[in-house]
Amino acid sequence: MTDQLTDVTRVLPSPRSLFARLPRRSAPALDLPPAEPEPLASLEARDISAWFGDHQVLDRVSLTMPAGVITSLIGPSGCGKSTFLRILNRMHELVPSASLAGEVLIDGQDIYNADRKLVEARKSIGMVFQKPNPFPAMSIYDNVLAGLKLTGTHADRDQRDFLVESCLTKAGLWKEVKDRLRAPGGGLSGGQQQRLCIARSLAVTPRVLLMDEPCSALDPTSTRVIEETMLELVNDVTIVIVTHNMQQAQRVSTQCAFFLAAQGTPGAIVEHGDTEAMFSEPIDARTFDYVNGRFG
Ligand SMILES: Nc1ncnc2c1ncn2[C@@H]1O[C@H](COP(=O)(O)OP(=O)(O)OP(=O)(O)O)[C@@H](O)[C@H]1O
Repeated sequence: MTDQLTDVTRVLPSPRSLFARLPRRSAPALDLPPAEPEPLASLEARDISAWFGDHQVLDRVSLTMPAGVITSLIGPSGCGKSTFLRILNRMHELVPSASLAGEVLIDGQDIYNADRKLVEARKSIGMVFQKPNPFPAMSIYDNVLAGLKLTGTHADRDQRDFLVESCLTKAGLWKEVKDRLRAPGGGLSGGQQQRLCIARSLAVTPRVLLMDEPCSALDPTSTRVIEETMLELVNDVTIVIVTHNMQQAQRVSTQCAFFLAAQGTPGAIVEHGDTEAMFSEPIDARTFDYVNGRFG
């Protein structure tokens, strides 16, 4: 529930930037000057350490997540991958006992800078969670627009229709639901619900999309559809995905980072780089053992 609320209460960009980045068909006429699409964003984590109370779970993690690329985060359970992901859009600070050190830069600007508002980080860095979390009783149409409604962003009927179709198309769901947009989101299959959540995230035009094991609750067919969706989306939005599925990391990501928390020590990155190289010729023996299923 916390995740759901966090996801949809982000403040939206102006209608101009909303529609400028949805090119699949002509946007309804707006009384605004034409806008250039925003360039793809790169994300950089510098020396990130994290704690829950006095339990340190990450130690000086640095990683660049290049613009327009899918970066996968892999590693055994409990090594801090989800914590790292949540730090990337300031969700870690929602846990009362949580603290952190380090910097997260989007296009060189630190999202933790005291001058920057929390809502700005949430606006530009969206999140899709492990368990699909649409509003079950709300219609498919209204689920996509949930962020607009909650933040009071005005869009007229044509603009809303356009946004719903564009985001559902980008999320690979439009053809399956276009004739039942008023049906409840909870009536969709698990895979469709996850794609609805992706559409909901896209409706607020994030520049980076974080995905925390987005397919772990899905069957292989739905998983493949989500993967295809990700490979399409990466043309518009930089993606970072946490996955336990080594085949998935290889199928979708260009770059990969291997996290590990050795016995009693906080999580750190053992190795990162080109995904293909990490799986075929890892530098570190622990990476070799992990990607070959010898532990984890
Ligand atoms: N809300 C929390 N309060 C206290 N400790 C937490 C909290 N969330 C995570 N932790 C601890 O932080 C460490 C890292 O957890 P995290 O969920 O980031 O790991 P992970 O690599 O994503 O694991 P998994 O792959 O199982 O999801 C673990 O020791 C975990 O118990």
